[in-house]
Amino acid sequence: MSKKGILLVNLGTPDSPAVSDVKKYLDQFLMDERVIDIPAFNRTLLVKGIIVPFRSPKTAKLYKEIWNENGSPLLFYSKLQAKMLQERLGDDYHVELAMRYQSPSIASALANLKAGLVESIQVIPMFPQYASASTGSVMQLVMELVSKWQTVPPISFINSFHDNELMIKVFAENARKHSPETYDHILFSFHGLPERQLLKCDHTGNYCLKNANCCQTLNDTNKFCYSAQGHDTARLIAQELNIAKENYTVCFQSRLGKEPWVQPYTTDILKKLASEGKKRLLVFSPAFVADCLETLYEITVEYHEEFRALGGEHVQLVESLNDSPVFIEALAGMIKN
Ligand SMILES: C=CC1=C(C)c2cc3[nH]c(cc4nc(cc5[nH]c(cc1n2)c(C)c5CCC(=O)O)C(CCC(=O)O)=C4C)c(C)c3C=C
Ligand SMILES: [Fe+2]
Ligand SMILES: [Fe+2]
Repeated sequence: MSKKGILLVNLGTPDSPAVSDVKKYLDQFLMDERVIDIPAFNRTLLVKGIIVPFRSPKTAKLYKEIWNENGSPLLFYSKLQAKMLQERLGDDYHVELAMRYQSPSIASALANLKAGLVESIQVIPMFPQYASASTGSVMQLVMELVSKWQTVPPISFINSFHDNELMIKVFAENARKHSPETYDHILFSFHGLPERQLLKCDHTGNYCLKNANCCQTLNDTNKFCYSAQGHDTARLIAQELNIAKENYTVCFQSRLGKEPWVQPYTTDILKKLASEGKKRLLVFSPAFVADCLETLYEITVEYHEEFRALGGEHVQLVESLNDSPVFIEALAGMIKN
């Protein structure tokens, strides 16, 4: 009997923390027209001429800090999630894992599904909130590759799962291990995005960033807005944990370049909270389904040190979804639906 194909795709990571591999990774990642969304000539000059040569040695050092006996945490947990999902779904399904950048590639995972004679393919970009730079990029590449096949199978995509009930429960459960009530403030720190990309997602052209609170609540106009979906994820986790609105802040980290990115920036919020005398912060990172450089280094090390230098005491990361069986159940639910 033919199987249903499932393709999980996460962002990707270098093959090793060596500068040469980090260069290859950053080059492929940042040359993506949906990531650095400027004219091709300018992108090539910026990425190949400036970012890759100057950033790679620094980024390689950071990757060395989080690399362990299992390699890159992002790849390790992604492989585990695919394996757990295969076991959960059983023999009627063929689950493949791919990374948008580097390995395993989307092309090789699709080739495996094709060789497995699957009757259909369902793609799950492993990003809870939709962004053109993440989900959109995965969708585009999968469509490009499959469109060249002689027989194009039935194919479907999960666009986002920012409000998935089980996912919200796992984040909340992971936070409970740290007794959230013992912290002075809670942060929901999402990976950042250039404001320009939010504006491009607003098809009406007159809603997003045209008023101060455009992303605070989700509605028909902004339902695909990364920021609005992020605020919704944060609201749902806070609701699950009974955290009052005044006790948490949604913010955005990892800005790259000089253009404005979605605000407020996490670093500005750290300054504000420190100046208010807050000492202990609990930080969620719900743009990711697995711990990665951004959570294990930027939040756990960089923000912790930055906050302490400002007079704070501790920044505690809430563990990501990683190997949670409940998250695997959430994925299974998306597939069955
Ligand atoms: C939520 C998913 C992600 C979006 C959206 C996203 C957008 C985005 N990222 C950059 C630049 C960098 N991101 C880097 C690391 C990184 N980014 C994501 C996810 C999203 N990025 C993840 C999971 C990771 C970590 C991967 C890992 O191996 O652990 C990096 C590399 C690190 C560094 O040099 O700082 C860069 C660069 C841009 C420009 C962008 C949107 C336009
Ligand atoms: Fe990123
Ligand atoms: Fe918005």
